Amino acid sequence: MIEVRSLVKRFGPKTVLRGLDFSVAQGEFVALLGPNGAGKTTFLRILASLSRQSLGEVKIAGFSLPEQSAAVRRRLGVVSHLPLLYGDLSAEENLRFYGRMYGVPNLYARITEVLELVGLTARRRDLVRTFSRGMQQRLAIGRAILHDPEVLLLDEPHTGLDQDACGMLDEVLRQVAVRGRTVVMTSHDLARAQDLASRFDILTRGRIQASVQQSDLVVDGLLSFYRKTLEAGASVQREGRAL
Ligand SMILES: Nc1ncnc2c1ncn2[C@@H]1O[C@H](COP(=O)(O)OP(=O)(O)OP(=O)(O)O)[C@@H](O)[C@H]1O
Repeated sequence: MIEVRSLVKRFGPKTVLRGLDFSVAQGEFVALLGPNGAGKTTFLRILASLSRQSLGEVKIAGFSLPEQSAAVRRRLGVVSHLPLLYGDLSAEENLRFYGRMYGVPNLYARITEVLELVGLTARRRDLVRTFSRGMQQRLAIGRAILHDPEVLLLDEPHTGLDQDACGMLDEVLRQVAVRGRTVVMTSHDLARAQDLASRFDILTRGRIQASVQQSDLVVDGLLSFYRKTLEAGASVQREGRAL
């Protein structure tokens, strides 16, 4: 469903992604992990067609980015750091706008269902600019799943959510996964990632340094795998070997 080859992203003289390869099959739920500044958001923004690669090949559902971004966007749901909502529209109007853009069938019923799912039924007709940050995040999640996209991309989606909302999001993500959708989610919350994802990829120094399936995690789990990957990368760098 997602194929990335030799991806390079530069910001001026700074190279953030250095020949990154990444491949995700339909129905996989990949947690993309890595330290601050590793390039996770940069990578996700390229997949979401919010930013262009400097070099390399990116394909989603067989469509190439950036050339076929319109076809890709129809198949994507995105939760990014910016909620990408219209403050002067109500929650319902925001969803109606996106729903029409994506040609969602039975839109009114679907909006009702999604608002219920994200716990915003009581705020349905309120303007989004009157929402708290967490409520905006809830609505952004609702917008991302409204058209039942084949691929869901989420950049630290639990940030800013209270305990209830985190539980709601986990439930939404489990439902999405059960229905065979493909998910890529960045996170710093290893426990939560371990609970949700089927695969864990660790991005450091501009590449995927290690990847492990949920079923292959040993007893001491994801935290140990994560630490070992970062330590191995650091010792390679100390010895001056090319990664
Ligand atoms: N528009 C930009 N211009 C210049 N540098 C940028 C830009 N966007 C990101 N960077 C740099 O790219 C690097 C990777 O940033 P990115 O936000 O992708 O990391 P991240 O892994 O998502 O980090 P975090 O875990 O802190 O969210 C950082 O050094 C950042 O300063």
